[in-house]
Amino acid sequence: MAPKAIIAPSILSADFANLGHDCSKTISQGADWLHVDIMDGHFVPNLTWGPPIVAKIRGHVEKPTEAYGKGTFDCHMMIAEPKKWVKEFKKAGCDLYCFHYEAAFSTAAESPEAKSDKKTNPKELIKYIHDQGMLAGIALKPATSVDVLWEILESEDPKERPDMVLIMTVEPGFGGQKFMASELPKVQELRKRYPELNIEVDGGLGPSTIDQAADAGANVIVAGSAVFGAQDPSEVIALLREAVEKRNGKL
Ligand SMILES: O=C(CO)[C@H](O)[C@H](O)COP(=O)(O)O
Ligand SMILES: [Fe+2]
Repeated sequence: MAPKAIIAPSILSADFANLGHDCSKTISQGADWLHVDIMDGHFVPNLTWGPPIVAKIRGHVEKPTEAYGKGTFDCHMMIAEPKKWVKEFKKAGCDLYCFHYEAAFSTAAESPEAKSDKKTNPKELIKYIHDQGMLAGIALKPATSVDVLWEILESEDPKERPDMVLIMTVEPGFGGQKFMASELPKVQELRKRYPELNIEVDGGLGPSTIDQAADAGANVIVAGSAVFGAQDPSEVIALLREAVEKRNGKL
């Protein structure tokens, strides 16, 4: 069965002075998850927020009662040392920790636990995230081939397999960029091989680009400027959901 539509507004486009309010409002307007973009100024040339702010937002949005449920904090970790921050973000209320494949081989020398474990790799990191009680996602930048994922998705140990794959449809770092349709063949290939996988797309999604992404097989839709910049955000959220459901009906 095709996985259900999940709409995850990126709070990068929310009003930062009223984050708690904007986050609870978007959930009441029909959003399923909150997409929380974490940027460290190293992996990407921009900075956002860390665990204390995520914990504050958590206070405004009820924790999901089941895995993948309403109110899931989908943390998109655009950071150079993803292993180092797993426990802190779990404590802050993150439900899904989605790291970048390109950062997963980094040496986490500053992490006390990493001293005996100088390098991490994607499969170990996924297992580590699962062991901390979170769902695990793996994200690919536009320049990274989807072929790097097959070995990870086929891991013999289910704890090493991701719960979601994120295909970036812009260069990570900033909201409001132009959608890159060139990334959709990755989504098509993933959907062909894995009919039940949660496949997320992020960057430039909105009413004019959603059909292409949904037709390619994406079911988790991130939209920042299109939702928070809309006159009627609930209408945009409903439109994004409908496009994915329509495609699911075709299967
Ligand atoms: O990860 C991101 C940028 O790196 C954001 O999630 C993304 O850009 C969403 O913003 P928009 O929908 O405005 O493109
Ligand atoms: Fe993102």
